[in-house]
Amino acid sequence: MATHAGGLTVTAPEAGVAVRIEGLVRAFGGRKVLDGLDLSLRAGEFVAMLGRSGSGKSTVLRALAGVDHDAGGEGVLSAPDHVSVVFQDARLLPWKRVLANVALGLTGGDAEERARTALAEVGLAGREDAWPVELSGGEQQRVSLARSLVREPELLLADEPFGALDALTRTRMHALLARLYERYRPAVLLVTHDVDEAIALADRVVVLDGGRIAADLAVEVPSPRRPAGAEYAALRERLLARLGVDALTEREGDLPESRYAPHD
Ligand SMILES: Nc1ncnc2c1ncn2[C@@H]1O[C@H](COP(=O)(O)OP(=O)(O)OP(=O)(O)O)[C@@H](O)[C@H]1O
Repeated sequence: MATHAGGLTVTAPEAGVAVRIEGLVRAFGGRKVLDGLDLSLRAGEFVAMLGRSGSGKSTVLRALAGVDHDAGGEGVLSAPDHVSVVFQDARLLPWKRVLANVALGLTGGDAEERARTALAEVGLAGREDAWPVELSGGEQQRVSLARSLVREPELLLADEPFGALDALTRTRMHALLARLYERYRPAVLLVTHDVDEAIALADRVVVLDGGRIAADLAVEVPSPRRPAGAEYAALRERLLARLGVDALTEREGDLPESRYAPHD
């Protein structure tokens, strides 16, 4: 039976599918930002989405989160209570302690215990009674991850979750997210500006351009995915080229003519 998630018409996914959206459209004041975008994620698949600033990445996430009532399109999508979202800022409730933030909305007699376990998994055992303001930015983002994953979502939507963190903390958070992903196995759609973050974490990287998915590349770089080796460099260069960035100088130039090719 078709229902609505924001402006999307969706049905529950069949086994093995987390998302399959077809013809996603969104315009602001008559200007098309998403123009018939198709995107699928298998259950448990980790997909990173790259795209220039303003290409519509957050708009895709808002549509999939079911909070954009003016988006159009149809497909299959997990029910909203099986979808978690993490943002660049942790968005914790400042008037609730850390444990209460993670346990918020959890039901069942074991809710507090599950929240404690999730906090321990993100390395914050012992900080349950702290107030959010007492935590660093990276620690707050770890609480945010714990809060999202303790619900065991089928789909995790992450909008540049590490964008505001320093490089060292970001690298640590990559390792943490990879560990949590192994443990909880949601499908993940990670929006990022960082090509190395995308390659480090994802099974597949898609590039958003011209309102559609302009490239869709499997990450076949052997683990651990250190930024070295010929396969890594080749994939990185292809993605940067798709983004219109010169691989040597990493400066933005004109987009290649192939930008409108539907698939790589
Ligand atoms: N509520 C809104 N009203 C008007 N325009 C909007 C609104 N939300 C997004 N836009 C426009 O849609 C386009 C895509 O925005 P979006 O935030 O999805 O891009 P993005 O790829 O996530 O960008 P960034 O990488 O800079 O975060 C932008 O041109 C933006 O100005």
